[in-house]
Amino acid sequence: MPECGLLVSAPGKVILHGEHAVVHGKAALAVALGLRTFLRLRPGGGERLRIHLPGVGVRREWDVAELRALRGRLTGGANACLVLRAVRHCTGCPERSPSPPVCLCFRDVPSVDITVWSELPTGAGLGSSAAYAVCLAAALLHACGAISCPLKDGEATARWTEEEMTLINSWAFQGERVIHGNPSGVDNAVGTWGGALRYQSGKITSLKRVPMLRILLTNTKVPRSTKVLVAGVKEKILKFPAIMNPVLDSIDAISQECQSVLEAMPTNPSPEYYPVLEELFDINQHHLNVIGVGHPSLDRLCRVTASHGLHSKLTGAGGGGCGITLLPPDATPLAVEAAKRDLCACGYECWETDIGAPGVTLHSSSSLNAQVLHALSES
Ligand SMILES: Nc1ncnc2c1ncn2[C@@H]1O[C@H](COP(=O)(O)OP(=O)(O)O)[C@@H](O)[C@H]1O
Ligand SMILES: C[C@@](O)(CCOP(=O)(O)O)CC(=O)O
Ligand SMILES: [Mg+2]
Repeated sequence: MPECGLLVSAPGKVILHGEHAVVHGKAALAVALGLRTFLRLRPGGGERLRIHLPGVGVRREWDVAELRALRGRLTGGANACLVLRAVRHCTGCPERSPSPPVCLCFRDVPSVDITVWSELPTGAGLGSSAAYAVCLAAALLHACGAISCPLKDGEATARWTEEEMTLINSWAFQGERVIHGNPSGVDNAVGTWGGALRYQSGKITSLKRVPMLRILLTNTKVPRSTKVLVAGVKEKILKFPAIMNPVLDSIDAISQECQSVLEAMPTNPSPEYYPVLEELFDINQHHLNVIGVGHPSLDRLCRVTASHGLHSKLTGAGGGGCGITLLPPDATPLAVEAAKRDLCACGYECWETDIGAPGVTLHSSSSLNAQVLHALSES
């Protein structure tokens, strides 16, 4: 491990179509965001495992010998997620608090200090839970010697092999299970592989070609929990299967149609491709309201952007959190600025960001900017 420690990052994500439906075996289209979570892992002192989350003001630590003993008692026959839940319980990690020491399920319990800091808003639909789980899985797998250190002297960044990323992704999924209850796995897949992908029942396919899409992200700042929203949708499906299942099928068809349009678009698409994409946004937003994951703040977001000729939908679990607005090439800068101004006047925060960012990455300290290094060096 380099002297500065191990530095890992993973991106957040935007789901273009398929949120919630993907939990029930339908397809989702998701892209990695240019906003990331960063983790620093350093050898610990005094046989303690410490975790520090400066962004959320949380600091916890465990005695490594106690964790090793706990591991011995727990691992016999239990599946990884049960072990994680038991560890959360035994170590006094309340529900929805940051992750328990996932490394208990690996080969050994390392004595390490971990700091995590994120550019992503938490609980806003941008996959902060998955980016956190991916970083933690990569760092702890590395600390336990289960994956290599691909960063060579003098290199700024490096990625792991396909096989190692598959392992990281599978542990990140277990982390998501602890936070979400019943995740589909799409968020941790994007956090691990990055880029733009289609995800269905664990099958990950990179999109053949992704045009330069301009997307405006708006955070309504209305807090919500993915776990609660996912459980609510399941309840609705159980209550009204004949009504809800066709809606999920329709969302699936929207993802399919959107994928076909995206793959047919040139890299710098002309405006004529956009009306279909916009209509798909509108239809899906109605469907998401039907399955119970809308929110008045999101309705308002859609109305405000529509008044400037722009089309929006919620992204992620909904119930508040973020919406996305498609910015076609012929949208005038004046219209976009006016939409942003009106969204800010609602108390929302909006910004444009890059999509298709790289997945889980190992960094040299010189490749990180001063703000990230400063946040990670707070102790
Ligand atoms: N940087 C972080 N540090 C610690 N915990 C985090 C971090 N980011 C996310 N989490 C966990 O993820 C939860 C939010 O996840 P979720 O409700 O799925 O929303 P989203 O994934 O859209 O941000 C938080 O309550 C927290 O438990
Ligand atoms: C609603 C869902 O499709 C996406 C949730 O994303 P987020 O946690 O709101 O960023 C759930 C899932 O796929 O596991
Ligand atoms: Mg999440």
